[in-house]
Formats: sequence, C-alpha cells, structure tokens
Amino acid sequence: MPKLTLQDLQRLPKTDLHVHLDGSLRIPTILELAEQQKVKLPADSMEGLRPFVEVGEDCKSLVEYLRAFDVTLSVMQTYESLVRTAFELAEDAAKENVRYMEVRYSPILHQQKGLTLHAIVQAVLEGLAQAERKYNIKTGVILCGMRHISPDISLRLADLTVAFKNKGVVGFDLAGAEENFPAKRHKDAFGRVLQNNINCTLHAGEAYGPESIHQAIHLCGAHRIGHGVRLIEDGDLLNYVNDHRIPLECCPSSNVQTKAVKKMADHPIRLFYDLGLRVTVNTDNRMVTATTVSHEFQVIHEELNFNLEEIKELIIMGFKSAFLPYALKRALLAEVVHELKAFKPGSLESKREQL
Ligand SMILES: O=c1[nH]cnc2c1ncn2[C@H]1C[C@H](O)[C@@H](CO)O1
Ligand SMILES: [Zn+2]
Repeated sequence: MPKLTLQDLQRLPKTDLHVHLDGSLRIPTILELAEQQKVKLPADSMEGLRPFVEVGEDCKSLVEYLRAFDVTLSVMQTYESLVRTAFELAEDAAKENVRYMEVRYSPILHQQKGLTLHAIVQAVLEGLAQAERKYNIKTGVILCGMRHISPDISLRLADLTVAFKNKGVVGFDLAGAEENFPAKRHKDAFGRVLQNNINCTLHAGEAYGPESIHQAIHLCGAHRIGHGVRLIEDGDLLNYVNDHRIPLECCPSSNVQTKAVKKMADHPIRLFYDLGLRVTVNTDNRMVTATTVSHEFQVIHEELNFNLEEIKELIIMGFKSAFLPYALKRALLAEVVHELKAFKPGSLESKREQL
C-alpha cells in the first residue's frame, strides 16, 4: 500500500466536527487585532508569541493546554474580531477541502467589553456565512457551557442555543477543565437543550475517567462525545456507545498534548475503529495544537496504519455524525461518497503529467 501524501489527504473531502473558534486563529491575526484594540500580548512578534499560543509536545496537562486561551480571548471581545476569526477559520478549513465544519466556542467568554450574548452569536454566524458564500463549505455552530463556570450560566447558554435553533446554531457542548468539574452539575442546561429537540455533545473522557463519559451520556443525554479517549477503560460502556452508534469526536494530536494519551502509538482510535465504533477525526484547535484535519489523517495514517479505504470510512463516519437535518445530511453524504469512489491518490502534478 503506497504512502498517502499530505496533498492526497488535503484533496479528500472532509468534516471537522470538533474545532474551537478561540483555539483556531492565525497568529498574525492575533498580532493585528491586539494592535488595533490596544491589547497587551505576552509578546509582539510571530516567533515571540508562538510558545504562548501553540502548546507543543511538552504540554503536561489539559489545564496547561487551556492557558493558551487567555491570550486568544483577550483579542476576541469585539464584534469585528469575531466576524474576522470565524471567517478566517472557515477559509483555512475550506482550503484543505473541509466541506462541513461545526465550530464551537463559549459566548460567555467574549463579554469582557460588554457585547451581548446575542451579538456574540450573530458575529460568528456572520463570519461563517461570508466564508460559505465564497467557498465550498457548510458550517454550523455549537455553543459551549464551561465546566468550571456556574450551572446558571450554562442554563443561559442553553437558552441562547434554543434562541438560535434553525438560525445557524446546531448544538450545545460542555468544555473546559474536566477533573473536579463534573458534568452532572450542568444537567439542567442539557435538559433545556434536549427538551427543545437540540443536539448535544460533551467533552468527556479526556482528562477524567469513563465515569465522566457515563455522566455525559446518561445524565446529560450526549448524542456525541468529545474525545472519549478513556472509554477504553470501561468495556461495558464501550459496548453501549458502540451499540447506540454514539460518535466519538477524536482529536489525536490534541490528546497527545494534553496527555490524555502518552504517545500517538497508544491512541485508542485504532482499537475503537477496529471494534466498529463510530469514530470521527477532528482538529480540536487548529492553532493551539498546530494542526489541520489533513494533518490529523496523516498522523493516523503514518502512526496507526490507517489505510486509504479506512480513511475514507472515517470520513464517511464524519459526515454521518454531523448535526445536520437528515435530508441535508443524506444529500451531502451522497455527493461525498461519489467523490470518494472516484478518488485516486497521487499529486495533481503527476496526474497532469500523465495526461
Ligand atoms: O480539548 C479541550 N478540552 C476541554 N476544553 C477545551 C478544549 N479545547 C478548548 N477548550 C475550551 C477552551 C475554550 O475557551 C473553550 C470554548 O471554546 O473550550
Ligand atoms: Zn475540544
């Protein structure tokens, strides 16, 4: 089986179902926004700022990983900055042929300069809509409650999700430090979202054990699980997740950085896939993790031996797991399956030479 190149993986149509807006900026944009807004950054050059916003392999935990967001959030407090960063994220994704992306963030973290929660959602939807008009990409938004912030705030964010249902917001999530901040505290917010027939996903089993995944599914009604790495520790729950086709949003490189796994070779995505679970491949944070969807596929191709046929299947599972209405999902899936069938590896240059 010949090795797939990064260009091959970039050409494949893909999804990104787990990507944080506030972890996926371009470094030059942070510098420009800081200058415009007179915000003080820890450094004022690309190379100076990089270690503060890209965590690298030396990162020791999720809590350390999350420090990068103090920097990004400092320049994401205006309407214009949210439009711009949302547009640029979708542009970057479209350029590697991501055809469907669900962008997540927590509006409560963008109120330092007094923006209303509605304006914060509107701004991101505006940026994404601009990109949809320019590129071949569809997007949706997932709003995040934060584990360490009060359940009352999660409830307000759940109400915000309901207010924007069918207007671009497609789901609700719970993010942030996992250890010591159980999901069950936020179950009323998930109840609110579920009662309104809205999809939800929770970060779980990333920095805490399978009990956290159990709570996410059975107390909060998760339709998908963010990461879910530690599902490997509970075979019974794993069977349940498999039987109910609950998708896992795997983010391999991020998991190595937060030490959810020790090294890539240990990542359970290979085992999950072999056992038939519905697994999807995602970036988590394009800037903080310094990755792209194509790069994540390259890593699992090279280090976990996923071949082209398996990668195609992972891609299809990504589209199947989208929080899209069924009719739209079927149409998108049909288009993608057709492209995947016709796909042949090999660079465009070598193809042109053959002609
Ligand atoms: O991988 C993650 N796990 C838990 N929380 C995360 C992760 N990546 C980003 N976040 C947090 C930091 C952001 O400020 C917040 C909303 O996007 O979500
Ligand atoms: Zn995440």
